[in-house]
Amino acid sequence: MGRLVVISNRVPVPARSGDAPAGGLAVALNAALQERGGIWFGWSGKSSPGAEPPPPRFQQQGNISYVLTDLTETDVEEYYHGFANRVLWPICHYRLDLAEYGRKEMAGYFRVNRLFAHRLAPLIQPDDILWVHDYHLIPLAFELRQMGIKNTIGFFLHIPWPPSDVIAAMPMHEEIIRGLSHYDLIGFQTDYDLDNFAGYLAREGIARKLGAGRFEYHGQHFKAAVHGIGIETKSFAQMAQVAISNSAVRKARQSVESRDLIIGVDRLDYSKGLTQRIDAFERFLRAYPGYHNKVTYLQITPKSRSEVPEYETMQKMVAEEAGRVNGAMGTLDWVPIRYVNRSVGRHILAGLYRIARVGLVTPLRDGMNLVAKEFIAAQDPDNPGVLVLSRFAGAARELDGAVLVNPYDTEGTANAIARALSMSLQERRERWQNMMNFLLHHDVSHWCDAFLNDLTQHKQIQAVPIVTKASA
Ligand SMILES: O=P(O)(O)OC[C@H]1O[C@H](O[C@H]2O[C@H](CO)[C@@H](O)[C@H](O)[C@H]2O)[C@H](O)[C@@H](O)[C@@H]1O
Ligand SMILES: O=c1ccn([C@@H]2O[C@H](COP(=O)(O)OP(=O)(O)O)[C@@H](O)[C@H]2O)c(=O)[nH]1
Repeated sequence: MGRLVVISNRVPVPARSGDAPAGGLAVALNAALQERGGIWFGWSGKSSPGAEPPPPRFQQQGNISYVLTDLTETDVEEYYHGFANRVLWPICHYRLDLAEYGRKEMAGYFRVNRLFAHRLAPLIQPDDILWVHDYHLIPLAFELRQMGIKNTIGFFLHIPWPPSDVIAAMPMHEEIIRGLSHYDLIGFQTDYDLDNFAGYLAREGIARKLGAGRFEYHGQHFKAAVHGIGIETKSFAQMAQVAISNSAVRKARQSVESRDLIIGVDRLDYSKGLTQRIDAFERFLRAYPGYHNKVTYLQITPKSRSEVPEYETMQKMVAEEAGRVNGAMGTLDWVPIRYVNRSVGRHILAGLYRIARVGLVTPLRDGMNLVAKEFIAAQDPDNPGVLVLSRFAGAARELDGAVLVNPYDTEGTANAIARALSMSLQERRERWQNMMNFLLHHDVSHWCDAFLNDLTQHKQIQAVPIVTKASA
C-alpha cells in the first residue's frame, strides 16, 4: 500500500505534539495518514512579503509530515480572496450576482496551483496516492501531470456543484473543467451535485459518458461519484455527553433559565442564510406569541473571510438584523436572540447542541453542513432535540428525519420552528434514531475509506487494457 498524500488549502497541524486534531476531516485524514504514512501539504495561512515565498516548512508527527508553504501577499489576494472566494465560492453557491471576475485573480489562482505543484512534486514517491481537497485546488492535478507525475490522484469537492447554466456563466469554465479531467476520481457531496456535473458535461458536449460514472474528456478518463462526508459520530456523541458538565455549558444553561434553547452555528457567510433565519425567528415570535419569554435563540457565528467585501457587508447586516429583532420583540427581562460573533470550541459546542431543543440549520446553499450532523450526534437519546434543516444543505439528502424547510420561505420556516418546539417525545425519538443510525454507519472514517477504495479500484480498472474486436 502506497503512502497517502493529502493536499488542501488549509492544513490542520496539531498545535503541539500529541494534540488531538481539531475537526472531523482532520480526525479521519490523520487516521488514514498515520496508518499508511504520508504527507499533508498546503498553505500555512500566512503571507510573506516579496515576490517568492520562502521554502516550505516541515513538521513531523508520527507517520505524518505536515508540509506548509507561505504565499505572497499578492497570492493570497488573488488566489484565496480573489478567485477562490469571489468567483468559485459564489458561483458554486448559485450566487452569480456576487461573482467578481478578474483576469488578475484568475492568473493568481493558476499561479498558486503551479507553485503548489512545484513544491509538492519533489516529495512524491511513485506509488503514493494523492488526494486533493476542494475548490481552491482544482488545477493542481493538471499542473502535476505537466511535471510528469503519473500517480493516482483523487479530488473531493466540499462545496456544491451548481446546474450547467450557472457554471457556464463563469467566463473561465472550460479551464476549470479541463483541470478536473486530470483527476482519476472526482467526489461530490450529493447526487444533486453529481447530476449537475454530468448534466454540464452533456450540455456542453465536451465529455463522453462511458458508464458506471466514468467519462472521457479529450483522451482523459476519469470517474465522478457521490461520497458525502460524515463526522466522527461516536466520539462526538461521547464528547457531548461529557460536555454538559463543562462550566461554560452549565453557565449557558443557567442563563437561559427554563426557556427552550434554539441554536444556530455557522461561519459568517452569505451562503448560510443568517438574515433570512433571523427574519423567520421574528415571524415565529409574531405568529406564536405563546412562546414569548419561553425561548432563547443562540446564534454562534465566527467571522470568516472578512477581507472579502461581501463578507464584511454581511457581518453588518446580520448584527443589525439581530439587534432590530431584539429591539422589537425583547422585553425588560428577555432578550430573544443571543448573537455571539466569535468562534466556540467544539467540546463546548457539543454540550450546547445537547442542551438545545431545536437546531436551526437553514443555509441557502451548502455542500454538506457538518453542524447539522454534529447536532444530531450530540443529542440525548432519551430526550432528543429536533433538527430544522434547509432542503438546500447537502445534509438534507441524508438526514430524512429532520424537519425540512425552504429558507426563502420565512413563514414556512417560522411554522417549522413552532412544529419542532411542540413535537411529541415519541416522534422526536423516532426521527432522531433514524438519523443517528445513518450517521453511525456513514461516519467520517467510512467516507475516507469509501473514497480511497473507489479511487484505487477505478485506477485498477483503468490499467486493464480495453480489448476491442480489432485488437483481439
Ligand atoms: O478555510 P476558510 O475559507 O476559512 O473556510 C472554511 C471551510 O469552509 C468550507 O467548508 C465546506 O466543507 C464542509 C466539509 O465538507 C461542508 O460541510 C461545508 O458545507 C462546506 O462549505 C470549505 O469548503 C472549506 O475548504 C473551508 O476550509
Ligand atoms: O464557533 C464555531 C463554529 C463552527 N465550528 C465548527 O466548524 C465546522 C463547520 O462546518 P460546516 O460544514 O457546518 O460549515 P463550513 O463552515 O465548513 O462551511 C463544524 O465542524 C463546527 O463544529 C467550530 O468549531 N466553532
